[in-house]
Amino acid sequence: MEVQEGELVYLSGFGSELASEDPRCPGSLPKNQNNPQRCPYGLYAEQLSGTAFTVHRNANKRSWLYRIRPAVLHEQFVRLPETPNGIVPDFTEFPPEPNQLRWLPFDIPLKEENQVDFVDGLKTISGAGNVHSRNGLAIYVYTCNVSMNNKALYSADGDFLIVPQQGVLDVTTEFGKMVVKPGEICVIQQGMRFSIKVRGPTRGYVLEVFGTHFELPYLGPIGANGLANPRDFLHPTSTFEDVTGKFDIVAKFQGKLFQAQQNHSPFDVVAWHGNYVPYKYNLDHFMTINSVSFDHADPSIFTVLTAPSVQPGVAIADFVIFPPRWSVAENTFRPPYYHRNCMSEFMGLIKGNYEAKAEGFAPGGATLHQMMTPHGPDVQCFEGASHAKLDAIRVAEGTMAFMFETSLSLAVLPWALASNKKDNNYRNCWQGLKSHFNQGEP
Ligand SMILES: O=C(O)Cc1cc(O)ccc1O
Ligand SMILES: [Fe+2]
Repeated sequence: MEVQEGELVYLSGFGSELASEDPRCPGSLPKNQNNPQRCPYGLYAEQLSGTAFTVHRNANKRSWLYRIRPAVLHEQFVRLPETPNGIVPDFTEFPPEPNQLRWLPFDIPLKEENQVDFVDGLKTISGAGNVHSRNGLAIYVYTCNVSMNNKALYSADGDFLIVPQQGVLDVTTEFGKMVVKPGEICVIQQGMRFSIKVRGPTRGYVLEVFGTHFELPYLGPIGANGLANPRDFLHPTSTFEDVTGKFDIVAKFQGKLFQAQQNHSPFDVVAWHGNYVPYKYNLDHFMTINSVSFDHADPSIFTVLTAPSVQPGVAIADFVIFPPRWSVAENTFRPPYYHRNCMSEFMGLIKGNYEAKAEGFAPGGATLHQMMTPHGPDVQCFEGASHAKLDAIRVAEGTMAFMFETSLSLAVLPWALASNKKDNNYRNCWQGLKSHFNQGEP
């Protein structure tokens, strides 16, 4: 179904077969076949595949693009100079860091001093696996202050899940345009060209997954509805530009950036159809499920999207949110329990504060709790929640924390460990936890 938001029209659904024609060219999508001898309006047909041709029909992803010029019409790719904290192909060589880590909000450069667009503002903070073997993930923070000008990015390595924290993103893709505000996320899959315009100082997070795609989690006994509902995912609709002039295509390929020039806009797709299409999702539409009797449920109940590994139930990465909700559990320590997990947990904060650590974890900052590294509520949270009156209360009101949770063991980049944004006092938030043991009082 079509959904209008401001100037833009989106198509709703998840994993659906969709089709879109720019209204200026009715009939531009070939009827009943993909490769007519000559496409309507003299367009070129181009397939973009997101899975091996031969995967199971349920998993098969591809789209057909009908465009003014095929994507192949570009100059040679030339390697771009490496930025110190930029893009990493392989995470196996970094020194391991098992400590609990927290970062203060990353600074957005001042436009007057340093003009930085989305591509130049991407900094890898953590990751695992490697792009060559198509198994792993990278976690970035981005800070930028200017739009990508006649420049498009694509990743040959993986799918980008972008989480804006500050600043609206005007995203142009080959499939059309999306406006993505803080509180919304978007996914731009492997190979898709996109360009981001910003409206001011801009910051956020990116999760890139290699060799897998994001899916809605199984709902099991929850049933057919709930958590992120398919109808709330919005896909762009065709809007082509027939523009000539210098345009840079930046490719993230094998963990390095390359640039190829061309003499026209890559956003020249007049019509498309398929099920391999970028999308956005408003986190406010998440239907939250939780305990209405007792005990703290595992955070998997808050999974928005999961990028599965080949092992059933085990994710390369889950995208999990902690939305505003009612807290009603009786006789329960309601905040997160203390825990050591066989997964790694990277957390970010879009707005407000996070229940388990009301102090010190600020919007635009981050925490990382490595595989089996103990963590949980800080002293204040533990003492407060151990004695709180257990009324039905709203929690996380006006806040939105999220977690990238992965079954892989994360490397942390040296710049992030050396950064003056690293909170070297983080561990102190637990040091005041006292023994309350009283053997005489069961
Ligand atoms: O560490 C965290 O704050 C994330 C988290 C939240 C929760 O409710 C249970 C487990 C968990 O790892
Ligand atoms: Fe945790």
